[in-house]
Amino acid sequence: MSGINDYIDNEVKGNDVVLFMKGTPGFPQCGFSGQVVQILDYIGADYKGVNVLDSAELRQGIKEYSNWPTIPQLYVKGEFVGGCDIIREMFQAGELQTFLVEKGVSVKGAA
Ligand SMILES: N[C@@H](CCC(=O)N[C@@H](CS)C(=O)NCC(=O)O)C(=O)O
Ligand code: FES
Repeated sequence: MSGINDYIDNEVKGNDVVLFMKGTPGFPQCGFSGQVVQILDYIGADYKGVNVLDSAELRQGIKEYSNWPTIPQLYVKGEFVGGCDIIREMFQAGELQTFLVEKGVSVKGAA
């Protein structure tokens, strides 16, 4: 299992914003993942989507890595932020843009 952990660790630490999701940003395969994609696209955040449906090991591994039972999962600057509910609540409260800017992540325009 260390292989998958290393893979996840590299993605999380090597990209400012990473969304572990079902499907791809261009073609989400679940509404929960799709909602986070819509929010990140609306904000204009640069992010990398990692499709957990590519690998059963990854789908399980990310849950153990984060100690969080569901997909999607958003990481910013190596830190787990939350799933769909948390991201939606932060966005609706206007906190997501602020959070990203504070973290030094580039957001196009909306901030
Ligand atoms: N309330 C969750 C919704 C996400 C969710 O329930 N995901 C489920 C269905 S897509 C999941 O990942 N189940 C485990 C799995 O499919 O491996 C959130 O805030 O992110
Ligand atoms: S894949 Fe069925 S709810 Fe996400």
